[in-house]
Amino acid sequence: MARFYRPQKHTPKAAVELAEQRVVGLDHQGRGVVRTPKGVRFVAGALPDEVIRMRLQGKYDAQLLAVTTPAPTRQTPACPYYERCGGCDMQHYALEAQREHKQRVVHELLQKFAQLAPQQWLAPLTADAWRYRRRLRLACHWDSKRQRFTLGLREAQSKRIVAVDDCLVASTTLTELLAPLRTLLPQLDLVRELGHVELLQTEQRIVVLRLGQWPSADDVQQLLNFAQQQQLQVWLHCGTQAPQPLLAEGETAVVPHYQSADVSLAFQPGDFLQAHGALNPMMVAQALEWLALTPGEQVLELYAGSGNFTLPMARQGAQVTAIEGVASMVERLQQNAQAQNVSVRGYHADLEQPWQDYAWAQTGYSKVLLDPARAGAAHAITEVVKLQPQRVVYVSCAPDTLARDAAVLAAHGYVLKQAQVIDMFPQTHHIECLTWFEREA
Ligand SMILES: C[S@@+](CC[C@H](N)C(=O)[O-])C[C@H]1O[C@@H](n2cnc3c(N)ncnc32)[C@H](O)[C@@H]1O
Repeated sequence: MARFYRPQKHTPKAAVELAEQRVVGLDHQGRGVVRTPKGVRFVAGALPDEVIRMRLQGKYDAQLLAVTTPAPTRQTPACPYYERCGGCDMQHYALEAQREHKQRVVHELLQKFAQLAPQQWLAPLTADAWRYRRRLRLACHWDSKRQRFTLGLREAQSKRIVAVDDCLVASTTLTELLAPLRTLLPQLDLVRELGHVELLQTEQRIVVLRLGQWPSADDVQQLLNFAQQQQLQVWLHCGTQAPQPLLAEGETAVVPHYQSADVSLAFQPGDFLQAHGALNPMMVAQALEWLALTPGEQVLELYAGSGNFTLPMARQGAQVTAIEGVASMVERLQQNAQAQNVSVRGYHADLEQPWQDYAWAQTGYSKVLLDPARAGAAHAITEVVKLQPQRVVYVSCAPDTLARDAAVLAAHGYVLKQAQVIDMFPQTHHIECLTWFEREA
């Protein structure tokens, strides 16, 4: 008789709940750390020195069930969507404690992975802790059966959408668009294929719609009416084409601009934009102070975007060679240089590939500024040390990759002079940090 393989029925193990546990720390993702007989567990929502009840989840995590003894630093989250929305995961932690925690995380990671401590910590650079975001990406869903439209933010670790009426970390000029958009969009044919909506508040207010194809003439007219009523620009990002502004007949496009240190720079929706509008110029000014540029000095800038640091450096008279991985942003950077009447050499290159064929990769730069994405500069940093610049200013949005890359600098004779946490993402666990390395060997 033929025998068939039948998988055994899998009965899920009962989730293990642990009796009261003390939280001994907070990790770099803002999760409480608990040492259990089964090993270390990370518990989202728990704070240091708290006593909690928790349920084990997978190999390394645990779910917070109750806080039996709260920490003095615990506070009631201000946002009504806090429990569901995946955005601001540190609202339950007092603001001062968040900032101290962020500095401690950078300090510990630098110590652990690079055996480095800064000679001096500058006090965290801070500005508004609420209503600070100038960019808000909204998820949306059209339920054709129920003819229902949902616009909001993604739930934590889920594809579900939390329909929000407000977002307390976003600029009010953006959140006041939520209700009018919720009325307008379901009236348009394009709602069926709307991917997401992005709201930007720089020197202009902009709504970007992500679509598969260009909308119908009717939809275009309604969007133009909306743009006029709300005094904003509508941009369409269709398929693989670059985003384009929607213009009425005879209307000329107003190029969007954002403020860097002492200069207003052109950009395009889709370009990288630092999240905190007020802190960005302050961060650029601090980097300039550390760089202490002299006219004619050769500076290499890596991960340059549309010129946020490049233009302020060039305006101080430095000869800046700026490298960026997105070609259209290099174009924008060069246009910004032209508009400011300064000369900048801008190149499009993938900095994580070997540099041997790049003409700009030569010695002669006295200073390097780099501002990579969260992945850090694993390869680029090994190339930077070959160029032997005297000073390296590293702007980081991920302290773990900063610490990894700092170890390479330390191994090549660089000391860490100063460091400063930039409170770019208050109420969240994300950490931005500025560091100044000097070659002493
Ligand atoms: C954190 S953003 C900083 C941009 C700019 N410095 C600013 O302040 O607006 C990082 C930039 O690195 C670029 N980038 C990411 N990976 C890259 C790579 N492998 N090679 C070159 N550029 C890269 C991104 O396109 C982005 O513009």
